[in-house]
Amino acid sequence: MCAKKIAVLTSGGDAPGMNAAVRAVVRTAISFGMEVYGVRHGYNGLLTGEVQKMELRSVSNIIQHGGTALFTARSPEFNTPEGVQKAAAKCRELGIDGVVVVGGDGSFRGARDLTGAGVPCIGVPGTIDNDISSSEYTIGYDTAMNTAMEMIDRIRDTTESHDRCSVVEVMGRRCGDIALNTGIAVGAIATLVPEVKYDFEKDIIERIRYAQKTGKRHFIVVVAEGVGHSEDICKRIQEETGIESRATILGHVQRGGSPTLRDRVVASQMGYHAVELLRDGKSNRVVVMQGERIVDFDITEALEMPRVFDEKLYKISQDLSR
Ligand SMILES: Nc1ncnc2c1ncn2[C@@H]1O[C@H](COP(=O)(O)OP(=O)(O)OP(=O)(O)O)[C@@H](O)[C@H]1O
Ligand SMILES: O=P(O)(O)OC[C@H]1O[C@](O)(CO)[C@@H](O)[C@@H]1O
Ligand SMILES: [Mg+2]
Repeated sequence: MCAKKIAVLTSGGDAPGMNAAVRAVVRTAISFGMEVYGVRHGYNGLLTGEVQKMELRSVSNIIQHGGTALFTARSPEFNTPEGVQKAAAKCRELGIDGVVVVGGDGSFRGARDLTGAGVPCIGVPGTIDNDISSSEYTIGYDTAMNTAMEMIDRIRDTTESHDRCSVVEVMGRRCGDIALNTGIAVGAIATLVPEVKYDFEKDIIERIRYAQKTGKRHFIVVVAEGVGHSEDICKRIQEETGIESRATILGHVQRGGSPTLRDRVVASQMGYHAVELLRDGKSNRVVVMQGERIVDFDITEALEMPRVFDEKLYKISQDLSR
């Protein structure tokens, strides 16, 4: 059945570009003659009925803003069979026959369960981590990496002035993509990612010592959140090399800020595609990027796809940071 009255929500950690996705969903739905509703606070809003009708002007002036105008949440209540049934009942009560969920892998599991409870859902990947295995790109990733790069460039100014070593932790719980790319972009001497086991002596100390011999006097080590222990790594570097060292955890600064052009455009394409799917009577699909094209997969199959770590890019980062 083709959806006539749809809803859109953002869920999980916010990501720059989510607003562009919401705007695209709202305006595409209106141009297809559908009614469209905005759900606040992620799945929580479906449980409580925090839902409002969206018009063309409801999404004016948001495309350039970070965060999500619909607010977001992690909802423990929805993450239960009873919660999913309650949300499905609320959708039926409101006459909502399709939901676009902008979020990460957890949010897609929720979308799969809600589809199973009778409400057709489409997932759109919105997370800075780029940890959705079925998609080469997730909304917010480009902005987050650029923010991390700019912050580390600043850290480098002071690191260089003092001939120090800076250990910088960037976000990414199970995925080292932000670390790997920013590590290359800032010329880190070492980059630690959760996908590759590291040896402290070989992968950090020996690299620093070799570079010291060739005249390098300041060092940046990038550590992914999923590897952690940045304070300990920093202390050990100082103890073993005698180089004064400082640790910085960039944290949530990486989740904020105005989205880059790439995030705004990809979010607009993905939001548009999601509504096309609902218009065509499709459900339980996730919108993804493959080879720079926007396509879609079955959510259940997409969630089972293995993540592919870019070994070649990792090798490049190793060979260039000397
Ligand atoms: N297995 C599941 N079944 C039903 N709902 C789920 C499931 N996993 C997660 N959810 C719902 O999705 C919400 C968001 O999930 P989660 O906190 O994992 O974030 P995410 O969407 O993966 O985003 P990110 O990791 O980028 O912050 C959860 O709070 C929960 O309500
Ligand atoms: O907002 P919270 O709950 O602190 O979550 C932080 C996590 O969310 C992410 O930013 C992904 O959205 C991860 O990189 C990070 O580990
Ligand atoms: Mg997640």
